Amino acid sequence: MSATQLQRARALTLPSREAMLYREPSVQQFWNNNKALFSDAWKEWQQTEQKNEFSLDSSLLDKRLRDAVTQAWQDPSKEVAVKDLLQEVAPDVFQLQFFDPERLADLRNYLESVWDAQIPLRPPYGIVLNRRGAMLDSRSEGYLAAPSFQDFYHEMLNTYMRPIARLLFPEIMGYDTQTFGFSIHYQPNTDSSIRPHTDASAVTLNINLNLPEETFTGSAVDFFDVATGQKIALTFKPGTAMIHRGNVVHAAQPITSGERTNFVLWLYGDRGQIPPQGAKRPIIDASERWTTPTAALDSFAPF
Ligand SMILES: O=C(O)CCC(=O)C(=O)O
Ligand SMILES: [Fe+2]
Repeated sequence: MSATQLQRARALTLPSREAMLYREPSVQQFWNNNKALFSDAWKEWQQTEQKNEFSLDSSLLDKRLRDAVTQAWQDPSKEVAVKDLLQEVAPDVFQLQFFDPERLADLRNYLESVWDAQIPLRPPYGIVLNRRGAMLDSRSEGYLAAPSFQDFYHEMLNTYMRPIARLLFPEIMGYDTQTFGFSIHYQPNTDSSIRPHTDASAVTLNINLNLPEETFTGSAVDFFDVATGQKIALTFKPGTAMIHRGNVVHAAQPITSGERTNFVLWLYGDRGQIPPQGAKRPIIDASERWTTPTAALDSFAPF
């Protein structure tokens, strides 16, 4: 009997960490040549091996957020109820309860099963090469192409992130047609920190996936106010998210014990465009905010 796509994908050897770090041409070739194979393998995995009974959908989210967002989609004039769930924790950095901490175990079990699938996944190598992270968007090579995960990923971005981002940062309107995402996992000694940087996004939603009992020390995210020289260190609680413009300088402090896992979701415009420096904040009608762009997804990927 001939091998299935899932068996073929599993039989491949991933490029070495060194080759990935040095961005050797063979690495790009590996992902490009096998793009269709991996996509088929994830489909096959989902159909044949994914026994999770739970549904990967908005029931994983905080109920208050889900209810307020559902209401706002039905009647955008009710979006204030969404705004009430956002706390400004540093200048132009907002925090919200995104996932229901009680449901995070289901999501994390799913992500464990993704690792156990043994289908090659490309780790994020933007600022650092994270060993236990994955690319989430179809524009990225070696992304997590399981169809039910992709539906959920798009729901997080289209139903939740984009209108909330527009509510806070109206100048991103039009610079929010394209999606990007990855997961990161911090642990002491290996992948412990990220130096100060800005993101190549118009807006970033950084969602913590730690279970209530998964405590950690260190690993605060610093937000820098360039104008005042102030630095504010914020610590994630299970299932909470921070949302900020991509151009805010931030860094992850070294994690000193435990582990921290998150999803990082980005929106930007076609071909990676972001709002110009000092862009005016237009006044936008609520009904414009609660819409999904019809532009086709392009293939631009910042890393
Ligand atoms: O540590 C974090 O949560 C921030 C990660 C981050 O800034 C990034 O991946 O660009
Ligand atoms: Fe970042």
